[in-house]
Amino acid sequence: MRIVNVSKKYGNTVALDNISFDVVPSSIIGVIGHNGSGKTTLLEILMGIQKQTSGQILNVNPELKEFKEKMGVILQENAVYENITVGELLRLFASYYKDTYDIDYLVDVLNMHDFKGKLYSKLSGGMKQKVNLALAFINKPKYVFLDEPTTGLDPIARKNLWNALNVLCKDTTVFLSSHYMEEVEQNCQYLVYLDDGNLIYSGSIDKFKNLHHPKALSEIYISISGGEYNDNDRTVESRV
Ligand SMILES: Nc1ncnc2c1ncn2[C@@H]1O[C@H](COP(=O)(O)OP(=O)(O)OP(=O)(O)O)[C@@H](O)[C@H]1O
Repeated sequence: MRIVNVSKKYGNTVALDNISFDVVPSSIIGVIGHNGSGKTTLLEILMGIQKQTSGQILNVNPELKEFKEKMGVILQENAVYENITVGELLRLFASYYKDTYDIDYLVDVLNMHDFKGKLYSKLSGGMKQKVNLALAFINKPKYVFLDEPTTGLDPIARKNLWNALNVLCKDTTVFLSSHYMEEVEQNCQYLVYLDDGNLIYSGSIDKFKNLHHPKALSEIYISISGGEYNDNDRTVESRV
């Protein structure tokens, strides 16, 4: 997938300003940036549920229908599934696709045995996010888009979700937005860093850290997004 000169305007608001980067397949890409920096907009454009104002997403748009068959999603706001159990929900989603993971496998990987028979609407936030992750991966997707999947979860639930994600994502390119820099640093290989709709950096996380004198990603983030940032430091790699 190649993102070329993508911009998005909502009226006078420039949510994305001429963003370009290439994507390394089968990698986990952390999309970071302060509130309102354009992360959700970027994910939604890549998913095809929003249209960019200008620019192109190459290797995807020509076969958008096929692409959607090979895509998994967790949106920031949970969909509400009333009166349906986890097992029923998984079977329902599986029925939409030709090629799917075995439901028992997903229940095992995500350790959902205890609440497989419970109503989705009665689950805790952490349980719901596990189910959401299972739904995102059910069709063995080539691309998965996760908008802040660990927000609001306790540290153990977050760790469990990451463990499961690392098992499931072997042949999948994952775009994941997060405000938790430690998680991004530990689990993602690549970074897309947005600031007011501008791309500050795209490329490997290791390179990004080396450019900033191997500090922790959270320290670099605070110095950049907190305002102690030298504009000459902007670095855009050609590949994510
Ligand atoms: N539907 C919309 N209509 C008008 N403006 C929008 C819309 N969606 C987003 N925006 C604006 O576009 C900009 C980018 O928003 P976006 O939701 O992509 O940021 P974000 O980085 O995902 O934020 P957060 O971390 O708070 O989720 C913001 O200025 C926001 O107010």
